Amino acid sequence: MSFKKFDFEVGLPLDRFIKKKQDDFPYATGELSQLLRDIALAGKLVNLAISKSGLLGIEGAMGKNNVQGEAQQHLDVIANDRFINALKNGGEVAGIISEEEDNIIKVNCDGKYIVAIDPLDGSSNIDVNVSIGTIFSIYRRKSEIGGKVTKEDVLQSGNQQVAAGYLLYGSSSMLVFTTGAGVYGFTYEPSIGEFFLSHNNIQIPEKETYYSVNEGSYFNFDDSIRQYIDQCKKSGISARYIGSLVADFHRNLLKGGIYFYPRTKSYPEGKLRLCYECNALAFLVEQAGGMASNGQQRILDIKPESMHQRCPMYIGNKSMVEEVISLINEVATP
Ligand SMILES: O=P(O)(O)OC[C@H]1O[C@](O)(COP(=O)(O)O)[C@@H](O)[C@@H]1O
Ligand SMILES: [Mg+2]
Ligand SMILES: [Mg+2]
Repeated sequence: MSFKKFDFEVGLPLDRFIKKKQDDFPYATGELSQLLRDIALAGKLVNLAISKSGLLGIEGAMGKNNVQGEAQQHLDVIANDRFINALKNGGEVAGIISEEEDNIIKVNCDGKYIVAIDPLDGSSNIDVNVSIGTIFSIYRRKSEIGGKVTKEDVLQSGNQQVAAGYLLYGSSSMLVFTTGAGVYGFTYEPSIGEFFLSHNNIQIPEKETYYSVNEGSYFNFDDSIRQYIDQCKKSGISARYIGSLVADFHRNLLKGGIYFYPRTKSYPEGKLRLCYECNALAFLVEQAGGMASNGQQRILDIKPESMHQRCPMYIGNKSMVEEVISLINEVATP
C-alpha cells in the first residue's frame, strides 16, 4: 500500500518516520534527522526527571534568577542541562540560545544548525503536577561552517526555521514537530522507551472551541482585547487556560481555538519570547492550517533584534486570530 507524502502509518516508531521523511528529500544528509533524534533523547531524560521530581527532591526554585529576572526552578536548570548535553554530544549543532542562558552557547564549530530552546515551559506549573513542556526551533547557520557562531545566526526570522516542535510532559508525553511538510505527533511509550506516531498530519479544526488567555489580567489589557474576550463570552465559546503555553497550544491545535498573550501593563511587549516560544508554535500552527500574529504582523516575519525579546502573540484558528486583529486595528484607528 503506497502512502501519500503526508500520510504515515500510525504506530510508526519515530526513528523509522524520520528515515522515511529523509527519503523524501534526496539531498538530505541525515544531520537534521540526527538532531531530531538528539532532541527526542533529551526529551525522554527530562520526562523521567519530571515524573520522579517529587521523589528526587528537585521541586521548587534554585534560589537564582535567569536573564529575564525570573526565578529558575530546579527543573528549568535540569532540562536546560539535558538538552545542551544531548545537542553537544550529537555534533550537529553550532550554537544554542536558551531561555535559561544569558548568551549564545557555542557548541560545535563544524555544526550546521542553530537551536533556540525553551527547555521547560510552564514553570509555574512544575510543582503542581500540571502539564509542562519544552519548545524548540531549528535553523541552518548563516555563518561559515568551521567558523564562529554569530548574532546573525541566532537572530533569524521564524520563516527561516527548517524544523520546530515541542515536547509535552502530561498524562501521556508527546513530541510534536514539523519540518515544513505537515505536523506530526508522537506519543511516548515508557516501557519500550520509544516515541510512536499517534497524530498524523495534524490540521487545526475550523470549530472555534476554546479561547485561552489569563483573564486575571483583564483590566491590564487594551480595550480591543477586553472587547474580544467579552465577544467570546457572548458567543458562548468555552474558556480554558492552563498557564503552560505548550499545553494550552496543544489543546487548541487538536480541538480548535485561540491562545493569546497580549501586551499588558506589566509586560508592555507581551510576556512570551519570540525566538524560543513564539516562532516554533507559529511555524507549527501555520503548517496545521492556522495563524499566528503579534497583532500587527505575521509572527514568522518578525526580524528578532535580541535573543530574549518578548512579543505579544495571538495564535490558533485563522478566523479567530483575524477577528482579534481586526478589533485591535479598529480600536487603534477609529
Ligand atoms: O502566569 P501567566 O502570566 O499567565 O503566564 C503563563 C505563561 O508563561 C509561561 O509560563 C512562560 O514560559 P516559561 O514557563 O517557559 O517561562 C507560559 O508557559 C505560560 O503560557
Ligand atoms: Mg516558556
Ligand atoms: Mg521556560
